[in-house]
Amino acid sequence: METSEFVIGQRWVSHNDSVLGLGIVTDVSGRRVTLGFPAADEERTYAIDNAPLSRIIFQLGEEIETFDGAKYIVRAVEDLDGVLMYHADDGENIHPISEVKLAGSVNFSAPHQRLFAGQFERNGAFRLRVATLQHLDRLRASPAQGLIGARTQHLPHQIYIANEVARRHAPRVLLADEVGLGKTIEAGLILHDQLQTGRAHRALIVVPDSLVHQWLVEMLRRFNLHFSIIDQSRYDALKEEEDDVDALVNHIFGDDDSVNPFESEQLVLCSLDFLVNSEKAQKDAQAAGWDMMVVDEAHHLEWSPEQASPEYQVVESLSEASQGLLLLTATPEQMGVASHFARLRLLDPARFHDLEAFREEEQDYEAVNQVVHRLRDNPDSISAADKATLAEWVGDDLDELLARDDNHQAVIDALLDRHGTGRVLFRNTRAAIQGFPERQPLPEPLACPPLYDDTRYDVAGLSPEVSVPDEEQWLAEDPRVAWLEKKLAGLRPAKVVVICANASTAMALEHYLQLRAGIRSAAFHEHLSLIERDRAAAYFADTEQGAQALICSEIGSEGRNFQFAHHLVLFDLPANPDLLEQRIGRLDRIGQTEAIRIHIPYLQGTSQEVQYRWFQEGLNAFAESCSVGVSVKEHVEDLWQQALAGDSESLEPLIARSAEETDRLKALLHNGRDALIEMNSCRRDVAEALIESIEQEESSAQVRDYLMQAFDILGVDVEDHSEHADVLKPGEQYQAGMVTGLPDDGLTVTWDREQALHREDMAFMSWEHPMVTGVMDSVTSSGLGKAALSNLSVKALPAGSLLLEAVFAVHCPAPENLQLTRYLPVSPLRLVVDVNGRDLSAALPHDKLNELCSNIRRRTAQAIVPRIRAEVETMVDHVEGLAGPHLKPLQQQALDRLDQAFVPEIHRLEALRRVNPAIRQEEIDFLRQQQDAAREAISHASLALEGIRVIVTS
Ligand SMILES: Nc1ncnc2c1ncn2[C@@H]1O[C@H](COP(=O)(O)OP(=O)(O)OP(=O)(O)O)[C@@H](O)[C@H]1O
Repeated sequence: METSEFVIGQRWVSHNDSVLGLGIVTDVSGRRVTLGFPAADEERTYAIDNAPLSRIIFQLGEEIETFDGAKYIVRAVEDLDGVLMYHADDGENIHPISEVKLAGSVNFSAPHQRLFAGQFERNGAFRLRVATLQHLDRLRASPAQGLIGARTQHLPHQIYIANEVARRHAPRVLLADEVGLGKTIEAGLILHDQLQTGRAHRALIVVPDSLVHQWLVEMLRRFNLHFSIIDQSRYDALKEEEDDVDALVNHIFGDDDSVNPFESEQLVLCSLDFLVNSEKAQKDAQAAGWDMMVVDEAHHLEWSPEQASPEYQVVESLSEASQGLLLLTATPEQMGVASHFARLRLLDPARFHDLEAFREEEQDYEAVNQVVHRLRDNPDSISAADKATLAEWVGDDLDELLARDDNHQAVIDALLDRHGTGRVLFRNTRAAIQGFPERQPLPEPLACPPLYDDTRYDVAGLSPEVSVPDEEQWLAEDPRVAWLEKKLAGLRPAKVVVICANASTAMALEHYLQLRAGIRSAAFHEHLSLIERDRAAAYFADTEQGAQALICSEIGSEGRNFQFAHHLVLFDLPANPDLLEQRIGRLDRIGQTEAIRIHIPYLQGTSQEVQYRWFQEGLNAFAESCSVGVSVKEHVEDLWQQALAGDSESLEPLIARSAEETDRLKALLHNGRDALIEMNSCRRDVAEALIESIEQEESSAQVRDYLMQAFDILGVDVEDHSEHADVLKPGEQYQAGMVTGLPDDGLTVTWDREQALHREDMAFMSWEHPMVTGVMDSVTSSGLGKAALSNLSVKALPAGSLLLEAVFAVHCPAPENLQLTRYLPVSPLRLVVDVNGRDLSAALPHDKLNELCSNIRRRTAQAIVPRIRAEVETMVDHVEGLAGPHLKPLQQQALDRLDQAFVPEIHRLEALRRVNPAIRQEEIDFLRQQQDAAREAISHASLALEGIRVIVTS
């Protein structure tokens, strides 16, 4: 620009700092010019010869706005001694409007407007923008989306479930894998996926007290999900944070509940006990509303037709306030079939509405399974008999299902959905997954001391020490104590988990071992605070200075991860077989590397011996996971009670009947219910294809390449750390606002999953790491790279020719809950034209241009832009013309995807409604309305110009 160009009253913008808005020249003196920026309420002075300013001249037909908010269309422009007078029309008359009167806020959102306003960048920024759009599009369409970022091993059964569940809108399911197979990880994967894809924003996790911290840590280290714990003290503190004005208003209106601590966070973790004990907190949690709720150890939600437990009631009311619901339990029937049914009803009331009908249906499972197998093996020739059976089960839908392209799968899905626990229950077993270490029961019969003469039998005989008032006495006389001391000394330094039923036993034992026997140990039970429990677990986990033994109570240890230990001492045996499985599951979990030695000291001639033999010989529950234990116990309850009561005649029949019933039930379930559930819980081929696509995303070095490109522009320095790892640090040109989560002193990152699994000190960078998604968001939501000017030196084109490279993306404003990006992706469209409108997109690919284009010096570029304005506008018209026809097919594709998602679900509800009047017509209508709203929004989609690169040949 020339010195003489600046005149007081003219309007200019800063191309370094677009947020300042439209500046007005207030002073020109000597070699300096001063501008006021009314929108930002700032004044800036620049050296005239290198001021980063662009003159703003609105063109005929463009809209202008005055400082009082009136809008006009420019019809003529007159230069009055350097200051412009616009002759502009308000729809009725033409008004003379001096540029001095223009509003201070101006938003050059269209790429070419930014170019003309001098807000353009170098090639790299445009490349970054195009790359960002392309990656976003690829990632959103990838079957791996949502599953890429977790710091976990890719285990097929988990990936399958995560994908199956997370793809649903507001999923409601029971995750019931056997103990230790990774339900927490599955829930984390589902949450991560739903949050990542925008299907969910607010999530509440409700767990037993003892698991709060473990969940907090697992969510953070494995999924980068920062949950906030709300317990009683935090709840009270947040309630008190209400400011004075609120307090006064609430006082006047007699309302002390206006602050809802559960609304202060998006991701909340709290204990079920806290909610059960605080009605106020419960109400607030309910009022806050959630997209997803996770409840761990859901077998505690006891229910019977006569009475629901307080835990069940709390979860029931919260589940109504949450769209999605994940219930987790390894032992769903621990509290009986009725409780199991009641939990299923929380998940899918349309499907589970009648306990008796549910029980009756179980009779059909085997027959259903057989038909499913025949359909699978021989999809094209269904026998007339099978067809008749199917018609009975699936009703009028059968013909429609058989007419589909994927008919046999459609019939199987309908069967699985309507018979059995179908879509809502997922359960993987060790037997199906395989590769788990052996469990070796090591019984230790011990003589029963006279101390327990009165408490040898019944359930009390399982933990007779509880009835002895003098703790010192039982510690001295119970042979299990001396045995334990000796066993630990013999196993040293191996880590040993000791589990007993009661906290009082655990405390006494730990005290004894620590102080009398000099064995480093820690207690772990429900009377310890959360911090004390975590401290104890950490002390036990410490391989150098840590405890050798962790003495746990039943409740205290539930859900915890102790697979680094290989020895388990069952100081006593529980009455309930599912509790035994929960105990062994502390060690028998993913990550266990050795055979698990299960030491079982029991007192001979007492109910402990009965229980040992029953578990060992009747249920084989030590060596193998026994999911039918509770049902077998119900079947032999009387005999079991008698045997436990000391009736020696009952023991052998108890064992024989139990073994028989165990075999019978296992076979029945294997052929019926479990087979159906298994079919639903992991389809290997699907899981393997998913893992392959996740690994494909990872194995290409793209994420690192992309970030390097971004960091170069955003001022992040990258230092080499070691193979696969780098150290990221804010550099001199660091744009803090564009990068999230980079500490001032840097961050060590790894790009490799394997390394991430054993180097938890390094952040695992993937396409779904918050820093990467944050950079992508910053690029797309800011103007970065929207406009660039560059030089291309090629012989084929005469010097001074102009080309325009443009990128478009689909825009479809719609309420977020419609989740339109699932159907209508970003779909970046790249086009290249010359001033004559020739389509050169194929002849000049993006990568080629990146290679050949060079940057133009800023001052030269500033001088060029005003001179090429008309040609650029013509070329923008050309690309818009070329882009137009691409929209319709994208919309059609989106409509098809929409139908694929909605039609089967509407159909399913309609089918279920015929047998279950509890399904309300409104539910079906709601789905239809959602579908209509999405259709409407898709019809208004447009292709928006996202970025341009103007290329000047030389
Ligand atoms: N994919 C995985 N990659 C790495 N570690 C895993 C994976 N899945 C599970 N684990 C580890 O295995 C252990 C068991 O997992 P998790 O706690 O999720 O099991 P669970 O089924 O919830 O157990 P429980 O029935 O005891 O509640 C944990 O230590 C977990 O971190």
